Amino acid sequence: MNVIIGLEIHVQLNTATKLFCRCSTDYRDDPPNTHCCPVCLGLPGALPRVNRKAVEYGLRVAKALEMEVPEESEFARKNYFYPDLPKAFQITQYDKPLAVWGNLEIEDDEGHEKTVRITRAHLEEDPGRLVHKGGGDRVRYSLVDYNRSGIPLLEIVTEPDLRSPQEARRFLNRLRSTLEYLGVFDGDKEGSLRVDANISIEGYERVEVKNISSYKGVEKALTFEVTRQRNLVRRGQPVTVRETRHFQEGRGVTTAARSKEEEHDYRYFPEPDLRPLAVSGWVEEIVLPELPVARKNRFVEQYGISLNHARTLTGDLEVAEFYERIAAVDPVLAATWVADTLLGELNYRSMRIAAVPPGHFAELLTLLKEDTITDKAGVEVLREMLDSCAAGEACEQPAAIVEREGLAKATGGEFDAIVRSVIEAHPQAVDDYRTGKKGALNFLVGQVMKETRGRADPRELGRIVAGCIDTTGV
Ligand SMILES: Nc1ncnc2c1ncn2[C@@H]1O[C@H](COP(=O)(O)OP(=O)(O)OP(=O)(O)O)[C@@H](O)[C@H]1O
Ligand SMILES: [Mg+2]
Ligand SMILES: [Mg+2]
Repeated sequence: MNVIIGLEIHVQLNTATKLFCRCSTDYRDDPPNTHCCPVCLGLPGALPRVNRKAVEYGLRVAKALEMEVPEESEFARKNYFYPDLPKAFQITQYDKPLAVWGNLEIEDDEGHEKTVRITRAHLEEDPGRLVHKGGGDRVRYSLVDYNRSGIPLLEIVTEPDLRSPQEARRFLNRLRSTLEYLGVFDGDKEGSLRVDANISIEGYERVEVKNISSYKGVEKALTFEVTRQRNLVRRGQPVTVRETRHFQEGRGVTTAARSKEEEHDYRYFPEPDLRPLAVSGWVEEIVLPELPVARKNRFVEQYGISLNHARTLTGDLEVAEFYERIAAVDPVLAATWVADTLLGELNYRSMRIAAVPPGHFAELLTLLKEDTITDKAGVEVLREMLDSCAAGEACEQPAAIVEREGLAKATGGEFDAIVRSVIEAHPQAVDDYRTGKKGALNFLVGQVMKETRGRADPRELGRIVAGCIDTTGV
């Protein structure tokens, strides 16, 4: 039973001012309804003016996604009655969107490159935000905040080219990094990307899961739907009528939306207060930065690192730039330590890579490269360092941590005594080793590692322990 998925993605463009007025878009830390004017409140008689920057950002995305920009596009009114939009219509684009037909490359479930077709991209204003008050399921009253109303959104619609929830997640990751490389989007801001996910089992009707506001949420909602819809097919009750559902983030399930509230008649018509946009000529002037796919390929070529590492390192603009600043120490070692260790440690601490001074990290790499410390001690140094960065103090230098904690790699005779005491303390393990149980040696090495706090190289230690058992005949 093949799964078919198509996404509608609403991204907030990070312009300084709103789409049709000059209110500031920097509203997140401010009290409700403090970034509003007659235009974004939709007061009668107020006239919208198009934000040039928002159009330019839209065109940048269009160009990056290899889209066609028609000679003329047009704003339209989408009429509906709901308090998130006081003027009872949303200015959006309908049959004449800003851009059509593009592509974005991702990796499919087998790790092969695959192109996802983009249907269209259009500009529209974000509605206000409703906050429902009351206990549990009972909403007693709702508050509305118009600070968000009028923030420029770019809605990007894909063709139904995605084949699994994981592919959908990879698509969103690639889209997010592309938008961030373009400088038109800040994915760290809460609610800056919202997705409607369409999903069907081949041969049956689709379900649209509305307004999912996190990346993880999209994958979760789709995974839930795959199982639900497959079970329906098995029970002989497949989806035969198009349906809208909501994702319950907390419970990880989708629930049927009352169809009545979705049966809109939007009565679209061209927005009479705005002239059509004729901006296709502008596209040529736009100079794009290097985008994630190009950067990934360059990393493989220039630094000789694996495709997997290159993918991880270029998935986030800040990570890619960090890597390039420290790669000189040793490109492959740097790739391994950033992709396989640093990112996980940052994630665990909810830290951003921007909090790590590249010079400090380069120093750690040098200690590893010159064999001053073992990999294990390297991890310990990294953790100490990150904890000091996170505490808001000046980050501690790796060399200083090594010195303070005595983590420099031990050499030869330094732990003969430890090895001997461990052997004496575990006669059973020594016997087991003698009778050919390989695991016993690992156990003994582990004990020594513990005592030396990872300062010894495990393979070297294996030889030393084995040698010691053989010669001492304990
Ligand atoms: N058989 C299918 N299975 C899954 N997704 C599909 C299928 N056919 C189309 N889609 C996807 O559904 C989405 C259709 O979005 P579009 O905005 O064009 O229409 P809509 O959902 O009817 O309108 P609205 O904007 O009101 O949501 C696209 O992302 C498309 O890829
Ligand atoms: Mg749509
Ligand atoms: Mg839709």
